[in-house]
Amino acid sequence: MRDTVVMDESPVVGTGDDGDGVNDAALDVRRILVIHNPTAGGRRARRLRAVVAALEARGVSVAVKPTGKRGDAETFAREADPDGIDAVVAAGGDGTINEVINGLANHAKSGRPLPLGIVPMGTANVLAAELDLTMDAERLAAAIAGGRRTMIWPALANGRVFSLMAGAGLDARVVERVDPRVKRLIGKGAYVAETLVQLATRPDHRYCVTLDDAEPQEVASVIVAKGHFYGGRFICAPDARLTEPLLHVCLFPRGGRLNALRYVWGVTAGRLARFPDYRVVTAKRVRIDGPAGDGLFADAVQGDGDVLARLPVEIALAGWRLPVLAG
Ligand SMILES: Nc1ncnc2c1ncn2[C@@H]1O[C@H](COP(=O)(O)OP(=O)(O)OP(=O)(O)O)[C@@H](O)[C@H]1O
Repeated sequence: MRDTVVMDESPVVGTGDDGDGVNDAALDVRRILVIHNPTAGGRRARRLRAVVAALEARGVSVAVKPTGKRGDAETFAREADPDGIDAVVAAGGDGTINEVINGLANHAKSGRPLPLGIVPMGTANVLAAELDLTMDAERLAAAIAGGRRTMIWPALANGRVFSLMAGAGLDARVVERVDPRVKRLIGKGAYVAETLVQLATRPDHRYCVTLDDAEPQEVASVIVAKGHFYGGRFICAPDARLTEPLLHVCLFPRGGRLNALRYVWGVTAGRLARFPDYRVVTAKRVRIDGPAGDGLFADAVQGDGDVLARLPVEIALAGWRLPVLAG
């Protein structure tokens, strides 16, 4: 049974300046910094070139800064000067976008938020799906140059920002173990292959989840969702929205290989909501404890599709909103 979600705060999408430096007027976007991960998603450089050309045709001045290694995207975004540019565009997959969002956190907290634009170039592009962005270069450029902001509520896992989801258990282990070279070769198929490997080989771990001030409960896997899509366009938390300040906690209680296989099938076949043991509950704070340092990577916490933290993890809303240029 899935718990009903009752929202006490309606989505905040440009509803006037309420103290975080954002009002509902469209932004004048004239100068942008594009942070590009050249290794993302099988090197879709053509899409980026087309978006840059479309932006320049609209009179936008574009500087492209390629990353050279993991971590660069966050540094470039953190160092971006709000006096010199109007927005930072992440050109890459969800991992690169996550880094850019982490880099933009200080700007958002300081009351001078730099808006995020997105050129989806990854394997799954979950954030783009949440925001209903297309892969069409003209429309992506129009969304960025148009200056209309959608305000999203990121969350924190042990202090690291995520915007889509964070999880411990099977999915975190798959994220940790998936081979980037295989991902480059076969895209999403790499996750399927790694899931099968993990199902066949991983020991049955248990995780202890504490929601707000409730009693701790044991589960086999847990996903804390900010958005409703998962791993592409699968759905785990149907009512979760980036624009709402609430965590939707997906609980997979039963252990054992057969149950893990059943949950994987439930997610991919869209049947999860019918499982009597599967639950989604809302919370403001989540703590996950579990097997630590067992040498089997069971303590990984994935956030936005990359390993973001280690157990134990404290997850909560970040407390600030990020403007996203999503058209
Ligand atoms: N130049 C780089 N070289 C190596 N790794 C990088 C570089 N730039 C960024 N990264 C890291 O690569 C990881 C994966 O990148 P990204 O998410 O952009 O693409 P992807 O893996 O193809 O897409 P998806 O996240 O949708 O699966 C990110 O965690 C990011 O930190």
